[in-house]
Amino acid sequence: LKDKKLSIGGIFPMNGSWAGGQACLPAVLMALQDVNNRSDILRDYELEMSFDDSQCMPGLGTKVLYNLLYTKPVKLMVLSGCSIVSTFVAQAAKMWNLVVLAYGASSPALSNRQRFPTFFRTHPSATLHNPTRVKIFQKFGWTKIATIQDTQEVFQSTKEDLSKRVKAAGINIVATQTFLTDPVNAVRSLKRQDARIIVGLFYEDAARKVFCQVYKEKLYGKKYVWLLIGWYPDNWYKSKLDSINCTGDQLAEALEGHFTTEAVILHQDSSMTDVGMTAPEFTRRLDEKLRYEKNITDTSLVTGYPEAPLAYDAVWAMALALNKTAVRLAEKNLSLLDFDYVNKNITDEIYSAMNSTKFLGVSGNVAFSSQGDRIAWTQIEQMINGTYHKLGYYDSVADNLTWFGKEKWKGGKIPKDHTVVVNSL
Ligand SMILES: CC1(C)CO[C@@H](CC(=O)O)CN1
Repeated sequence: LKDKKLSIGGIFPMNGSWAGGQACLPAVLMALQDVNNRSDILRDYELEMSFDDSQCMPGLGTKVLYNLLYTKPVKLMVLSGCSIVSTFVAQAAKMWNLVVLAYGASSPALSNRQRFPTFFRTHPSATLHNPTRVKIFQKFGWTKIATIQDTQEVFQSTKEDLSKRVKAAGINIVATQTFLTDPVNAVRSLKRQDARIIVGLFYEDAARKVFCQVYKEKLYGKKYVWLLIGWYPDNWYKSKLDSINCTGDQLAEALEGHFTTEAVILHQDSSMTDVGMTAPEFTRRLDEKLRYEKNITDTSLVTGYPEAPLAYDAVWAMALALNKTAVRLAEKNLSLLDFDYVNKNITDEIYSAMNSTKFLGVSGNVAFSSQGDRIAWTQIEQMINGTYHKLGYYDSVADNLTWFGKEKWKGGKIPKDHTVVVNSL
């Protein structure tokens, strides 16, 4: 029976710029219950978690980490959320020889073993979209690309990664625009530079401003293809229009035909996974839990709902790694309970167990790159007549593009990536 306790720390953003703890904390608690109900995992141990709210603020998150570390019992690992909190927590954690596992951090800056030697994340990096973007450019023969982004670090480093990848593929970024808060001039410049195939890197609130200007500049239609981020909420372009002087219909007209890329973070078929339930069963259980706890009906409105599978699988990744480590330590007459933030041998065992993680979770196959990044598929969609349609999936590790051939072109043919100059004889 599970008479010994193993403790982990949890840092959840319950408010702030990404309040993903709203859905991710319930998912983590569900996973802890499920793991503790299994007799074949951590047979002698009960996994328990001490946790607190970071409000997606790095200072508060660091204080929460400090309190977790200086309150008994010793924590073996820490779960973290937002990128800005995870960059602080993961840099501090190594001083206590702690592995950090983020369920909600997308910043490319976190892919850095020098700065974050003990960091892993079940949430993919924002750069996961880039090999997919290159694949789309190659599929449609586009070699001249434009980009427009807001100046936040996550988009800046995503753009830098994209530049490297397109160059390696013989594709040129012929125009690139950045804006701080007002995209009017950036959009005007793209028009002047005759940009045709345009990658947009910004959050949804900036996206509404950009596409109001795109509508006014007529930078849309059969000559243009926009590639946007796919994880904005449904109908993002019909809500919060108060500070935008365009209607939802005008934005929809400008957005017609645009492509989106996003990571696949919920297993796409209803096959049984390695965590003992199918993805639809997970969704049903999470919906039930959220409806009951929050007294709501539409669970998709809960912040962090899309990322909940990543949080659920993060607990399983920890449990499976600790399970493996317990066996390895026993061979050295050591135990997980010997961990004291100082014993680096135990951390090294936990690290190598985490590094070799490989299981099918509710978020799909869970495995990490050498930098601790989640390896995942991406999905490509297109807005056709105002609704998103799946165009295909891309597995960048196998370089395998599954394409359904559903794309629609306003002009009936693939748009060109630049003005075709017809020499008049
Ligand atoms: C897809 C998104 C919304 C990207 O930001 C993540 C939060 C963060 O990186 O701080 C959560 N998931």
